[in-house]
Amino acid sequence: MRLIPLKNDEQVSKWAARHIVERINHFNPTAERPFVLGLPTGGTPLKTYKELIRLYQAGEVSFKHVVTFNMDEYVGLPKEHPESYHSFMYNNFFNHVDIQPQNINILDGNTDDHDAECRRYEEKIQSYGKIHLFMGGVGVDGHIAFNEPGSSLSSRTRIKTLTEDTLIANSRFFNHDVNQVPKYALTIGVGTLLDAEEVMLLITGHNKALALQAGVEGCINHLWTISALQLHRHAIFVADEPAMQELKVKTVKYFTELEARAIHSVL
Ligand SMILES: N[C@@H]1[C@@H](O)[C@H](O)[C@@H](COP(=O)(O)O)O[C@@H]1O
Repeated sequence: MRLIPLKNDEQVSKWAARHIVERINHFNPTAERPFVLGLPTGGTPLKTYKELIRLYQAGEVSFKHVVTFNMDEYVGLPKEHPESYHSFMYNNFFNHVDIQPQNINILDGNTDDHDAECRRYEEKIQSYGKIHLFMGGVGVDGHIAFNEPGSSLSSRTRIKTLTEDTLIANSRFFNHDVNQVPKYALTIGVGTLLDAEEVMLLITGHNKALALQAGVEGCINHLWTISALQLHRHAIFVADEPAMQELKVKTVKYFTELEARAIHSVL
């Protein structure tokens, strides 16, 4: 695991966006051989999307041959709803870059057959071989995508019941009314995430400090699904100072020094 210790969320977004751009450009994607990118929603990646748009406008990257898979989507919320993850992705990213509509994949939370939709999604990912880089955030309780505490660490894409904590956390997007938050979501599984060639999580703010601690210093445990990343060969946690406040000084020093001297293999 790499832990990139940074000062604030501004630096985290710049680092993350630069990393994505470097990966895409190094891959040199074509129509026949696209770069496959996994993407999250949430407040955390917003600045990263802004920075990616800026880099695109500056001519430093193209998304023409990038295929995307989003992590999750609410069940029963119309696509057009301003808080659907469809709306989020188009408003905050897709509408501002040169990605081709047919290369965008987001789970359909409005189907009658959730199982079939989740199977279709897994098969579509497999049809590309693998996801090259999956960017993610983390919930306050350590969940990745919508893999709530207690999720199987080998889970695949499926429907999940959202916990009370998540409903409360996400009510900020629904007029602070917990009753308006959808109770279920379709989400990629922890296993789906672990299959990606590389996983990069953005972790910012005081309220994520316990989740980061569980992910870096804790034992692998289904109650903190972030900890499953310890099993991944190429996991990167990009964190700011407030999020690192629960880590031991020794841990932060260790990763800081390591990062200053590290040589990284090209994937
Ligand atoms: N399904 C999403 C997660 O993918 C996201 O990581 C988390 C944290 O969101 P935020 O970045 O807004 O704190 O929220 C939701 O639960």
